[in-house]
Order: sequence, then C-alpha cells, then structure tokens
Amino acid sequence: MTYATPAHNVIRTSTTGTASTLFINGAWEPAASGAVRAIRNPADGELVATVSEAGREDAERAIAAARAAFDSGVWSSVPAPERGTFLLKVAAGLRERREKFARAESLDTGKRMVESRIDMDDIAACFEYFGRLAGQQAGRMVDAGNPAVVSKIVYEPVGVCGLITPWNYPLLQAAWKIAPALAAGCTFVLKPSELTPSTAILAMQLLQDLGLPDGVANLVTGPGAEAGAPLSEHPAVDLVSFTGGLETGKRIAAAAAGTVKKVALELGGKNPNVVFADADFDAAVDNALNGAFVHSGQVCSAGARLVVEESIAERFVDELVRRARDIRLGGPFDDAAESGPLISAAHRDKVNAYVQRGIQEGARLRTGGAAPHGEKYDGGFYYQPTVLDRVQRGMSVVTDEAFGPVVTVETFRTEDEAVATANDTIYGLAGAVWTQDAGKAQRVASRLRHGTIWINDYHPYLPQAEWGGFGQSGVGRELGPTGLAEYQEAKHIYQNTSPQVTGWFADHGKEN
Ligand SMILES: NC(=O)c1ccc[n+]([C@@H]2O[C@H](COP(=O)([O-])OP(=O)(O)OC[C@H]3O[C@@H](n4cnc5c(N)ncnc54)[C@H](O)[C@@H]3O)[C@@H](O)[C@H]2O)c1
Ligand SMILES: C[N+](C)(C)CC=O
Repeated sequence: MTYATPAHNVIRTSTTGTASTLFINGAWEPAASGAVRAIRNPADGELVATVSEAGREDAERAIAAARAAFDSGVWSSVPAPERGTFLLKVAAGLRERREKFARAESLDTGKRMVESRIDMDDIAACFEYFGRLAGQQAGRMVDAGNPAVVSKIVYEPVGVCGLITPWNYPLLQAAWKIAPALAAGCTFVLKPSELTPSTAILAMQLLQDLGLPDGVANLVTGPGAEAGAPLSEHPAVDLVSFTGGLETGKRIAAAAAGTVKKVALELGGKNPNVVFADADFDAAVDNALNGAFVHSGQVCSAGARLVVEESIAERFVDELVRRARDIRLGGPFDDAAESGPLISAAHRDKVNAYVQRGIQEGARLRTGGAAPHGEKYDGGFYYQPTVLDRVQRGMSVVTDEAFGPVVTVETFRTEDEAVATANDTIYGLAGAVWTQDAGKAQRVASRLRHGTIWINDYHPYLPQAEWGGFGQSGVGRELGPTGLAEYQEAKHIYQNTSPQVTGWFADHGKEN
C-alpha cells in the first residue's frame, strides 16, 4: 500500500482553505476570525484537512453553550441508565465506523493503521465501560444515628467541563474524558490538539447523528494559548481536565486557581522498566522494545528508562540494540512498517537535542541518534530507534521526558538499588518489573511510586482500571470508578423527619 493522499480524506473538512469545524450549540461553524489551519500527515507532509482555527471568542461561545445546556438540565436530568444507553450507542457507532475513524487518526498522527484500529477498539470499550457504569451509581444511605433522620449521599454532575487533549492518542485521550463526563450528566467543550483534530470532529458528528441535545458536546479546534486557555480560566467552567505535557499542566493549574475550579491533570512520565537477572530473557527484551519504541516512543507510559540488573546488562542491551536496529519505519499505510514518524519537525528536533546533549554529557550511543536517510523518509519526521547506555542519573536525557524513540540504560546490583533508581524521577506515571520470582515482583511493585505497575508485561491498560500519576505525572485518575467520580460532586442530603426545638439559644422574647 502507498501513503495516503488527500483523496483519502475521510472527514468533512476542506482541502481548499475554508472550514467550519467548530461545533457549538449543535451547529458547525467557522472561527469568528475566519482563520484556518492545514493539517498535514507527519509521515509525508501531505495535506489531510483544513480546519477552523478557533480563538478566545469562539471558545467563550462554546463555554456559554455548554453552560446554558447544563443549566437547562437537558442532559443532567436524563436518568443515568438512559445516559448509559446513549454511551453504548456511541460505542456501537464507533465500531461501525472503525475504519473511517482509524484512517483519520492515522492521517493526523502518522501512526500505523494497525495501531489506530486498536485505539478505536479501546475507545469503543471505554464508552461501553462508562455506559454500563452510568446506571450503577445509585448513591448511598448514611446512618445518621437518629431514626428520625434520612441521610443520603447522591452523586451529581460537576457541571461544565473543559477537556483539553494531546496529539499522541487524540481520540483515545478525549474518550477517557468524554465518556465519563456524559455518563455523569455533564456538558463539555473539547479542545483537541491543534495538530490532530480530525477524529474529534468525527466524534462530534457521531454524537450529533445519535441525537445528543444541542450544547451538551461542543468542540473548538485551535491552539492552546487561544482556544484552550479560556477552558481553564473561565468562571462558567466547573472542571478542567487536561492531558498533555508537564509545563502546560502547570500553566493550566495556575490559571484554574483563579476560579477555584476542579482540575484533573494527566501529564508525562519517565517510566522505569526494571529487569531482574531472573526474568524471562526473550520476553523482557521483546517488551523493552515494545515499551520504548511503539508509536516511536510518543507514549506517556513509554519505558524510556531501562533499569537492568548488572549481571545481565551487557547481554540484554546487546540484544536490545540488535533488534532496535531492525525496526522498520514507515507511514500509516505501509504494511511492512513497525513504527512511524514523530509528530512534527519541531518535535524531532527536541528529541534529537536530548540525545545529542546526553552524548555530550558522556552517554554512549549504541544505535540510532539521527533521522533515517532515504527517499522513503523524505517529507516525514522519522527518527531512528535510539539506545543510550552508560548514562548517569541527573542527565537531562534520563530525567526529562524526551517523548521519542529513545531508551537509556541504567544498571543495579540489589533490589533496593533497583527501587531507588526506578523511583528517582519527578514523575510517577507507570513502570514495569521483570522477574520470575513472584514474591520479589510484588515487593518491588509495592515500593514503586508510579500509578501503574506492570509485572512481566508492558503497556496494557484497561477501561475498568484507574489510570494516572504519582508525583508530577498528574492529579486525579481517569478510567475505572474513580474516572467517573472525577466528573461528579458528592452531595449529602440530610432530612430530619421530626424537627425539634434545639434550645441552643434561649428565646428571650418569650413569656415564661
Ligand atoms: N498521562 C497520560 O495519560 C498522558 C496521555 C497522553 C499524553 N500525555 C502527555 O502529553 C504530552 C504530549 O502531548 P502534547 O505535546 O500535545 O502536550 P501539550 O501540553 O503541548 O498540549 C496538550 C494540549 O494542551 C493545549 N494547550 C497548550 N497550551 C495551553 C494553554 N495555555 N491552555 C490550555 N491548553 C493549552 C494544546 O493545544 C493541546 O491541546 C506528553 O507529555 C505526554 O506524556 C499524557
Ligand atoms: C494513556 N496511553 C497509554 C493510552 C497513552 C499515553 O500516551
């Protein structure tokens, strides 16, 4: 198969310079300024779509629509099981349109079709999970210790949600927010990455086709500083849920403080993949490749730090390097490709700068460290899978999230040293432990300060299992029951069925 051309375009956006991709109060609109952005496939630079480039004014109109829809009760008053049924229809719609959505995702991100198809399945599973959960949150009775009192906890929607998402898993990260927000009865404004808006547009079309009331779901496509910032600043937004980089997350938390809105942050990671000498060697090497290089390492939970027991380190890294050299790079429709391009030239420059700085600081480059050569790669933003060993703690390539196909190698001699090395990061998103000793696996897993620990595996995540970070990897959790609770307020309703005079204050005006 050859790379996609604009003829593969699968969404209703223009390739001629006009666009109406803002979805506000049930209508498709251009940006107030008329600005547009060209979306290009990072695998070959081909024009994929032209979308509206929203600014503050557009975001504020979308917020007003979401506020009015929430306050009208048009969605929050729909019984929770019916909201759940709607989510199940969304899941079914996604499954029917899987290929169309996957192509749009691959064209925007450059990721291989096989990966985008998996993403679409995971997205449908997310809607199914929250669809089933929606009807099960009945609240609970509380024993007030007084038979005359009826005391209960009910869960109400938090209100208007600002949802801000990144480019690496565009619709998946949006779905992890949209599904629980709708299940809880919230309304929202979604601001996807300006680089990868296409599947968000398709998703809004699906919600519209399925009859979601106007104003419940709103979309602004555009850059963060203009279209995104109002979602964290505006007093009419009750919650901002953000997935993206650490520095943006800090800005959003600071901006949200002005109106004391709820903040959920899913940020980056610098995730340790800890391999003990007694691990299944072949499985551990294979999964170290998977952990570091799938989607060219542009994964928040990428196993970018290999932490390997000294006694097997040389053999392990030799094998990792041998196999990393063989990884075939290519575009979304190249069936032979095993990994794809980076998202942009600027991002590739950033990844390369980390690698070169690491080498200058004394790391040894075992493979990679440059863009690949050849006609096939011209016009795309490819970077070779890269392995650096002999790194030192404190080097920026070890501490910072490079977010590319780069793995560093650290070694340890004892279990304590393995734990200390793995925990030596400001982040705390995910990590893995490889050993055939079940006791050691559980011991180490319990000491690692990361939100997800895989034992003898790498990368799986489940809609029913909470996802999120310790430390500076974020605040709050997505998925699982906690992922729904993020979009709810717990309210205590206390009813005294037999009101009594308390006598706390004497009635000084009353005759004896
Ligand atoms: N923890 C997770 O589950 C998870 C999942 C996916 C990606 N990520 C992280 O996302 C990052 C990569 O994504 P990115 O480069 O798109 O991140 P980013 O922080 O640059 O952008 C994320 C989103 O924020 C918007 N934005 C930027 N500035 C803003 C502002 N001032 N106000 C409001 N919105 C603003 C962007 O337009 C985009 O939509 C990595 O750090 C990765 O680890 C985390
Ligand atoms: C959360 N996850 C693993 C799907 C994507 C992270 O970038």
